[in-house]
Amino acid sequence: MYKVNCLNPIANVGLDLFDNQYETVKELNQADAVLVRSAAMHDLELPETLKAIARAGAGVNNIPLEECAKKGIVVFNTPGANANGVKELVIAGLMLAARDVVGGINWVQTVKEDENVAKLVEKQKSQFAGTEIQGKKLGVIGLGAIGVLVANAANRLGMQVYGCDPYISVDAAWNLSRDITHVKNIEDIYRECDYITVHVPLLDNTKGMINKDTIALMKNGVVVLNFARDLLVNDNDIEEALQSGKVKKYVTDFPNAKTAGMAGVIALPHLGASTEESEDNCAVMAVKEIRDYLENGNIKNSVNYPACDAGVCTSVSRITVNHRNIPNMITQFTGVLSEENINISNMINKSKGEFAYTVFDIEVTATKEIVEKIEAIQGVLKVRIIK
Ligand SMILES: NC(=O)C1=CN([C@@H]2O[C@H](COP(=O)(O)OP(=O)(O)OC[C@H]3O[C@@H](n4cnc5c(N)ncnc54)[C@H](O)[C@@H]3O)[C@@H](O)[C@H]2O)C=CC1
Ligand SMILES: O=C(O)C(=O)COP(=O)(O)O
Repeated sequence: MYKVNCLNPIANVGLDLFDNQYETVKELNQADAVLVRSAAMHDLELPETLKAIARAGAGVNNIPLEECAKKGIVVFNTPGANANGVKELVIAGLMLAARDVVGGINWVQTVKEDENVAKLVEKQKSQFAGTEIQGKKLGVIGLGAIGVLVANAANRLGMQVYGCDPYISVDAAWNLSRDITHVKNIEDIYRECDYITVHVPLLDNTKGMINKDTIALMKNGVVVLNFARDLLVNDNDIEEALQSGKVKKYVTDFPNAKTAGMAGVIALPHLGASTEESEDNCAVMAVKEIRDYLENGNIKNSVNYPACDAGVCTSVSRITVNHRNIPNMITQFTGVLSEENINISNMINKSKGEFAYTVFDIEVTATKEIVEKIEAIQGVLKVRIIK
């Protein structure tokens, strides 16, 4: 029986995919797998039993990826599964910044008891007026699952869209409308655009990318949208830019103690992926990833281990090894098996950075003794008998 611990509520349509080999448990202790959304995992004690963590979503900055890899814990995410939900909210964000929609809605509530409300509306509405997004320039930084959808949707709404992503994937490039201007130098986005939206992961080299130096390059009255992570934007620098009018509005899905009440900020409560559809898509993908890993040893959409598809085991046994990507590992593993005169019917070895993963299908029943011998090899992080 596999034990699964959910650190956040996960949509039932996903959880229902677990069959009777699985039970959901309240405690992390003893869990084989964890399902998580945005819960912070950096300070959690991860049990020895834990084999997999699936983030039902895209961003994995709440998970200690390196520490997990060192413990042989494979971390998955669900690429693209919530991208449409975010895209729709970014489009709403553009509209919220173009006219003072929020100010207008709040003002109507202040005069709602007045019997002349209809007349007051016509008299006062000009203070909430603004501009249209059609014809304006939108810069999209990060053309992944979300950035591509935002770029294409904004283009269809009549915006002139500029996109920048030095590491764009082939799939994303195929999906991007040919009307999007491909920008190689990110500074051109800062210089040219009326609206700038950021869709990159939070990494050491993206942290604080919107700061006083990059803001200085921007047009006066630019609108900055951040539906990715709060730390991508330097809060003090954006505050100064809002005060001076350099930045007209800062639309963020990640308010924090500094920005939540800041003048000029339109703050949403991290709603990008909070749609039924996105929650369902993420949950289904996450549960399938966990099942394929626990039951077959296959890895799809991991952020800290290589992809590996060995299919369903048709041999007598399958052993999987999570290990360091260092010389001489395969020789030592096969040495253990050849000592026992065991034939390997299939073998896959894959690596990603410092970590690697090897699958052996063998023609006899795998034993605890074989596992212990492989575990004793320096650089081995986890060994499992899948079948
Ligand atoms: N508001 C919300 O609820 C949600 C927020 N997010 C955030 O949005 C981020 C992006 O999500 P997806 O598009 O699904 O991820 P993705 O992985 O499909 O796309 C990220 C893209 O950023 C690019 N990139 C990385 N560094 C870059 C740089 N320095 N300059 C330009 N491009 C760079 C990558 O090449 C990749 O194409 C996530 O990492 C997460 O932080 C994701 C989903 C929901
Ligand atoms: O997928 C992401 O990166 C998100 O930010 C969505 O977070 P959530 O699942 O809504 O807590």
